[in-house]
Amino acid sequence: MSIEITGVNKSFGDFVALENINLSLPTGQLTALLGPSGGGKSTLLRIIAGLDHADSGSVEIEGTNATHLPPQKRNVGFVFQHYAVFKHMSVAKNVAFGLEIRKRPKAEVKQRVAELLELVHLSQFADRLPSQLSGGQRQRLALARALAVEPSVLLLDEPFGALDAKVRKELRDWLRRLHDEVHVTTVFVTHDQEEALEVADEIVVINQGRVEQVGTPDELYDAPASDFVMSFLGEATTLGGQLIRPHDIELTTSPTAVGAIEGVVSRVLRVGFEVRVTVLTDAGEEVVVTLTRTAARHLGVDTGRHVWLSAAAGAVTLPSAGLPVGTPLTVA
Ligand SMILES: Nc1ncnc2c1ncn2[C@@H]1O[C@H](COP(=O)(O)OP(=O)(O)OP(=O)(O)O)[C@@H](O)[C@H]1O
Repeated sequence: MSIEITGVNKSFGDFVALENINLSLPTGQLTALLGPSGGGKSTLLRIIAGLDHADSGSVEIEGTNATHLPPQKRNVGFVFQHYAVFKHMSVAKNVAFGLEIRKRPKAEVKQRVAELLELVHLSQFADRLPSQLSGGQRQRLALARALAVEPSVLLLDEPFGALDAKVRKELRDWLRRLHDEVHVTTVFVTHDQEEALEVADEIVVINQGRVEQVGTPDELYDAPASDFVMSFLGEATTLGGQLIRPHDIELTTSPTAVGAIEGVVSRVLRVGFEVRVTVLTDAGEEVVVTLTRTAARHLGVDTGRHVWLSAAAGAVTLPSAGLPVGTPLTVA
């Protein structure tokens, strides 16, 4: 295991930010810490980096007990959302900096900088100043700088958070490819479920200072351990008091399935190739169903139409906490 976190607790005054965190992150893996704002993701990352200390518990990095080690002795590289690169130094100088202060031979520094700039696709910008780069290029520079000293662990806190959606998406794909090339154990914080699902080998879902679930993107999506995980990763709606994914609901215009729940279509919204249909059931539940445009057209789904809803075969359902439990759900 590259990172072993055991029994970590952290409070700020009375506020419990992390509660009994236990995690094992294997070497070479790309792990996402995912969860809503304020859940404790950054605090955990800072504790791994040594920028903050746990009240109790331990952090082991590559077999060494790092709990009381300062950041510079942990062999970790980090990149934050607003990463301060040296503004007065060229791109190449920024990447070289960490190697130069470690007094590596000149020829080695030169070669390593060239390799890293190639890796992050910034070779042609080596002599520019950071202010002459785009936001996405600056984040790639920050990553090259963090990688320069060959850290055993790379920690990224919302590294693409400040960038626009298109650049974010590009950098996300790029990070995945970079990781496939370099294989450095990487932990990144995000509150964006799509980002986590697309990029990570494994996702740690953190909410209110606790780990809700750890698993591969598929495991979390197909077998969520709680209603929180189910709602946070992908869309969820309730049908008969059960949480279910909107595309896992079968909608028919006559009562075909035994126990199907009857309702009336209250809204139809086209979003790209999908149609989102809101149905108000006789029990007073608002259920969202997603259909393809073809299916919606074929069924003739329109506001005011009487429809019947049931869970599709193989649908993932979970009891929905805090919501009135209606008619038991029947799998068609
Ligand atoms: N230095 C601090 N002093 C007091 N409270 C803090 C401190 N740092 C963090 N907190 C609190 O701890 C909780 C967890 O914060 P943290 O930054 O770890 O959350 P997060 O999951 O990373 O959220 P975000 O996505 O918004 O960054 C928050 O409620 C925050 O207000």
